[in-house]
Amino acid sequence: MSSSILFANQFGQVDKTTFGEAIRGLLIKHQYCQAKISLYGGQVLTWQPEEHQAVLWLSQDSEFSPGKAIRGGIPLCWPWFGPYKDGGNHGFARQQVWQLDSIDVDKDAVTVILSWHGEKVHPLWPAACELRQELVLGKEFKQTLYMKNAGDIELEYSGALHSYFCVSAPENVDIKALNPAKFDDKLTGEKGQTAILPHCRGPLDRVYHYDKAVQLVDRHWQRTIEILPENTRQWVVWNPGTATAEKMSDVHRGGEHEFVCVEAANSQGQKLPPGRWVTMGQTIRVSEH
Ligand SMILES: O=P(O)(O)OC[C@H]1O[C@@H](O)[C@H](O)[C@@H](O)[C@@H]1O
Repeated sequence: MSSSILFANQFGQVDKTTFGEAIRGLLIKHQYCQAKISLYGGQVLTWQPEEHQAVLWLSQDSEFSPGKAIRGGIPLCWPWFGPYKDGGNHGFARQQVWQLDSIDVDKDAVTVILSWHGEKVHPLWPAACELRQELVLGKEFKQTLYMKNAGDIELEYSGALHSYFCVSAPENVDIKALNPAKFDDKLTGEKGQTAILPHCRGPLDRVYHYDKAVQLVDRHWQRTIEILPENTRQWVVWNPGTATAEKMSDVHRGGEHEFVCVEAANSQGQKLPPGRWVTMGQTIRVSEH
């Protein structure tokens, strides 16, 4: 992995680099954090605030190759979440090459703006659309996805910020805020249930209908990851469990014991009026106790 400086000042530095054979990306070093971003997928791969261990999990067996989604970090599921007709899982945004629009480094954070636009990208979603992402990486991390319908008829999208969080083990983690919320269980097909989630060991695949902040409490690492959503209506909590993970070529052996996905999502169709920008986002904070 060779790299060269794109931007540097007294607060931090951003290098351009290559992941795998040919995936272009950014290495970020700031007084408050380190991070990696792939332009393929417009995907934040890692973010590690100073004096904390890594927050985002990235598989050691991720395939950094065009046509494949990168396993880990925060893949963007868009313009659909989950399977859609015969279009495959999670839409196409995570397999597009995004453009780097700007970098700004100040004492608090590194701000990176990425963008992508396309038309007739997929037969199931031939519309003209533009995406923009604002990534503010410092002591906390704020991600905003802007979406614009660049055509002249109303569209619907669904999507998720599919964050893979590093944990000591999923069985050591709870997300108490979700306990009273109704959820749809994607494994059993049952909808609208409530039940205590005692831990996050997989197989687990639930769509919670809850639009407020959640906290992942890792009892072993004594760490809390708080996620504050913006304009999302659901949380998806996913861990494949061992039997499924062993069939996934891009999850390294035992990797399923290292992460829990907690995804700020709009899992059901949301209006995308012509010519207007809409957003979804999240802010991630870490604390140790
Ligand atoms: O393997 P993919 O396409 O990245 O999807 C991973 C998982 O993503 C989650 O969001 C879904 O709820 C799961 O059903 C899915 O298995």
